[in-house]
Amino acid sequence: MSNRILIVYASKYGCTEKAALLLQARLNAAEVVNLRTGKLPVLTGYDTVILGGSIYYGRIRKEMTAFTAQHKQELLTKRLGLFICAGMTGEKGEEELKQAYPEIIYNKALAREIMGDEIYPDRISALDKWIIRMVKGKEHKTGGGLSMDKLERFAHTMSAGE
Ligand SMILES: Cc1cc2nc3c(=O)[nH]c(=O)nc-3n(C[C@H](O)[C@H](O)[C@H](O)COP(=O)(O)O)c2cc1C
Repeated sequence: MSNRILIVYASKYGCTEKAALLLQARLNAAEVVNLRTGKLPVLTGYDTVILGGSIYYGRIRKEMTAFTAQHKQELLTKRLGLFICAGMTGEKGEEELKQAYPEIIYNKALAREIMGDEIYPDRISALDKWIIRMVKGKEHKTGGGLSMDKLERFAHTMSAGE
């Protein structure tokens, strides 16, 4: 059975991009598109679409919000996988994941995951550094790293049927 896979992501500093590329390496022939810089291919050619974005101030990056709003109907015809990169864990993280995508898309997804987060001190703006210090807490760990276990599990679910 063919399972052509497209990974679409929105990243500010590169953590989501890294997760998208790690998934690509685990999924046969997956193509990857950065919503900020890449050209979106026609979705018709794909059986599976994986969406990933990072969370800032509780919300997924706006490029992903615009993408899911624009392509909602077509996305509903695909095998869907959703992930976020976020500092928040536990129930608050789950809530962020749920809010990140339209409800109908969230409900249809075969896999949904909070992949963890990475902070790159050399790339991050001074303002963002300051904000991170302010929000850091028990549930918002920031910079804990991507979870390879979660990434592997997610890739396994999405590759079924290849
Ligand atoms: C200014 C700022 C605000 C953030 N706000 C949140 C937040 O509200 N919730 C959360 O879970 N993570 C938050 N984070 C953590 C990011 O989601 C995390 O660092 C992520 O890995 C960034 O991915 P990216 O490099 O792909 O953009 C914030 C990070 C920064 C720098």
